Amino acid sequence: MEAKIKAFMDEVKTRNGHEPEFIQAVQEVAETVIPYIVKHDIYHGKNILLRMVEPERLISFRVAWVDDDGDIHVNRGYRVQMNSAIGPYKGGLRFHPTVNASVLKFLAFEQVFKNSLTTLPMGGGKGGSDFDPKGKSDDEVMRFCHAFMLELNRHIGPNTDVPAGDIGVGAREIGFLFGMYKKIRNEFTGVLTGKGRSWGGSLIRPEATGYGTVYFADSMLKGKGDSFKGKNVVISGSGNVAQYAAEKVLQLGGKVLTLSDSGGYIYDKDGIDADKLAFVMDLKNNRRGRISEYTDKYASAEFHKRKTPWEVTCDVALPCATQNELNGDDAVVLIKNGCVAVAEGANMPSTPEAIHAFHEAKILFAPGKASNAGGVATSGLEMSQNSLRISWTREEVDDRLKGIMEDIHDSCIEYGKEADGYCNYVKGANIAGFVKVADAMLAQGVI
Ligand SMILES: NC(=O)C1=CN([C@@H]2O[C@H](COP(=O)(O)OP(=O)(O)OC[C@H]3O[C@@H](n4cnc5c(N)ncnc54)[C@H](OP(=O)(O)O)[C@@H]3O)[C@@H](O)[C@H]2O)C=CC1
Ligand SMILES: N=C(CCC(=O)O)C(=O)O
Repeated sequence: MEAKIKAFMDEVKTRNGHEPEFIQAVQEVAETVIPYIVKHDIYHGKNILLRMVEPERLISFRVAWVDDDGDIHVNRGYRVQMNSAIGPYKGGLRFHPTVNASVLKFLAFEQVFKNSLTTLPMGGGKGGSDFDPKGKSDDEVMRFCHAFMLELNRHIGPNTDVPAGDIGVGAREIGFLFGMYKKIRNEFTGVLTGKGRSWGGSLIRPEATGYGTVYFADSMLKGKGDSFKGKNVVISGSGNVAQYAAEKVLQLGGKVLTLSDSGGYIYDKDGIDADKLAFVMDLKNNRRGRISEYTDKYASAEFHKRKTPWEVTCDVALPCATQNELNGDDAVVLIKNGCVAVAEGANMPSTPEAIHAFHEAKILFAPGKASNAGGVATSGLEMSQNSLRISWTREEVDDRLKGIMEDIHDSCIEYGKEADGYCNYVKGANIAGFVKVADAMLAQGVI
């Protein structure tokens, strides 16, 4: 079996070897899905996984825009349309200086399996730009978003490709992007998700990724007769996913000890309670400040500059910032300090070495394609509401979200449970996500 996996990866590296993040995402899937393919005749001779690894389309375009001083800037925009076998391409837009084809191909590949797990009819895609919204005025962000959509609009539509938010793309950016799309196409449709409440957005979509990550972690803990009640929880990030993961942890009786950003992390030994979390939300979402400012307000808290929070003793860790933020050494420290569960809110935040350590220690580990699927699932629910031209209540959406996360957990158990009773959620998520897409691709022929 090792030889089959190596031969496959050698072929993938020949074509994509200069794209490390993409290779990392494919390697994890190959190690779990190829053994499944070998055992199932219907996939033999179809080259199905190699076809899945190759994007159906990768679009790159120039984005020129003018700043508040009248200076002209150029950025690169992308949309990776990875797989449409089970539905229109669906996935976020990331605005961050580290964005390149490798990062977006890894995100789009992850999205294919994640969207399949939600059981909703959504294919996989991802896009974005190396534009950095940090430190830009609202007007500059608006001009960039308008310039970006002037090009992207050719390639998207409510039944073709439906973008949403990700790092650097929040409510503000979605608003500017949607406004330009509507002006160009003279259509009011569900072409983007994460829209504002008054113009087609779904309740719970802002909370969905963070809530869903905690719902998934709660399902894992419940499987062990445990819960979040009284648990010490370490969270990274302080953006959309991290904020609402923290909110749901508090609602379930947990204690949030940390939040972070790219400058470092804050540690509050007394716990980040609802009032302190409200301060963080205002600091990040309205004042666009830095997490270090938390200690200006709460003097008993500590700020650890340019460090990540994994050194803090906890029961549960929720990485909600970015890829490869939690490495093998971090995993060893978490395990040594008694961590019993890790659920990824971010996309691919754990390195392969960290995942190996978690599996060796047989702790509960949820890969992002399973545990952070709440965001895209609720985007799918937004698409459903837009198609029906109705809006569901918070409770209706939250109940559907909770049910979807429980179903994803059950699928992971079905395909990931091992002889000793331990569940390898990585294996479970990859195989469960693969089957639906692969069967659709077989039915649709060699295209
Ligand atoms: N939004 C969504 O619907 C979903 C998002 N995700 C994933 O969740 C993660 C967070 O996304 P989201 O909360 O939406 O994004 P936001 O832009 O709202 O927040 C991102 C957070 O991560 C931090 N961060 C970003 N890059 C780095 C880095 N290189 N090193 C350290 N910290 C970093 C940011 O800090 P700073 O401000 O300093 O940059 C910020 O605190 C991403 O991996 C995203 O792909 C997954 C599913 C759905
Ligand atoms: N950024 C997202 C959300 C995508 C979406 O809501 O279409 C993700 O699932 O990584």
